[in-house]
Amino acid sequence: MNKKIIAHTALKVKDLSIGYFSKKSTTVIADGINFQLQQGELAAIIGVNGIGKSTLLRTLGNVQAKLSGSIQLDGKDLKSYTPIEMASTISVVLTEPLASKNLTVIELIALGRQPYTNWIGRLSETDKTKIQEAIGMVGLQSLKNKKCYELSDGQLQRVMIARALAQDTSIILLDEPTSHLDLHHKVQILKLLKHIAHKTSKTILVTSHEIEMAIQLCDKILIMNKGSHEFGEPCELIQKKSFERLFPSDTVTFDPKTGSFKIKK
Ligand SMILES: Nc1ncnc2c1ncn2[C@@H]1O[C@H](COP(=O)(O)OP(=O)(O)OP(=O)(O)O)[C@@H](O)[C@H]1O
Repeated sequence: MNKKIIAHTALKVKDLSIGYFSKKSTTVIADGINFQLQQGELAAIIGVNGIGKSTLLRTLGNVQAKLSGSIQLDGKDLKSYTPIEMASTISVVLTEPLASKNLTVIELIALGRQPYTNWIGRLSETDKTKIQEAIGMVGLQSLKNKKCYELSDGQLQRVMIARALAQDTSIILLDEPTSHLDLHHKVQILKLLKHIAHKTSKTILVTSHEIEMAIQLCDKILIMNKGSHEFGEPCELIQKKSFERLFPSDTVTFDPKTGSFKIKK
């Protein structure tokens, strides 16, 4: 008998407003954000520079506080998660430079097990297995004993993904995981993330400027615009002409047939 696996909603965002508090004022960067992701989906947040993609990702990962609205992870309000529950449900890979490049690849990936290790940080057999699985998934076997400062940017991106995989959370958030990479490695990383999401039923959300790649590889896209945001499958968004509205039409135009941007000469 064919058993149908029904995916549940992993991340639900309702009427979310994001921004920054200071002593004197509150700055709203974006509001009216609504979307939901199912278990096992790869999704991208896209939008012009400064629109609030990283701010949204950090807010979803509880790295910074939301202004208002609700965020639910696996059907439970983010507010009700303890720090340990949070660390075993969601992993966040930000763009900040690594403070610990002196660690070896395997040591850095092992840091992903911190939410599970005891107070002296001793690794159990399960921890070691998860670390080896993560290394295998991103193909880092031959580099695992190298120091992180010896790696290229692309290799380092894979190490950061492996650390998030070792953390073994159901949701992974990555801020610009393909920045600084050449075309081949951008595609390789995004395909790897898609493979991991579909194979392991993890929900992976990235911010990206690689719109054409996101159209081809992501299951869902959130387009952040001034005033309103659009969310859906890439083909739905193409049909709604959502990508046409992203940039001023005197610079680039979007070709819905090829799913690519053309420079206006
Ligand atoms: N710590 C901060 N305090 C106040 N404002 C901030 C802070 N960090 C970012 N901002 C502002 O928030 C807005 C959104 O920034 P954010 O980095 O989220 O945009 P982004 O869409 O990720 O941009 P990019 O594509 O350039 O990476 C910008 O106007 C930025 O100046």
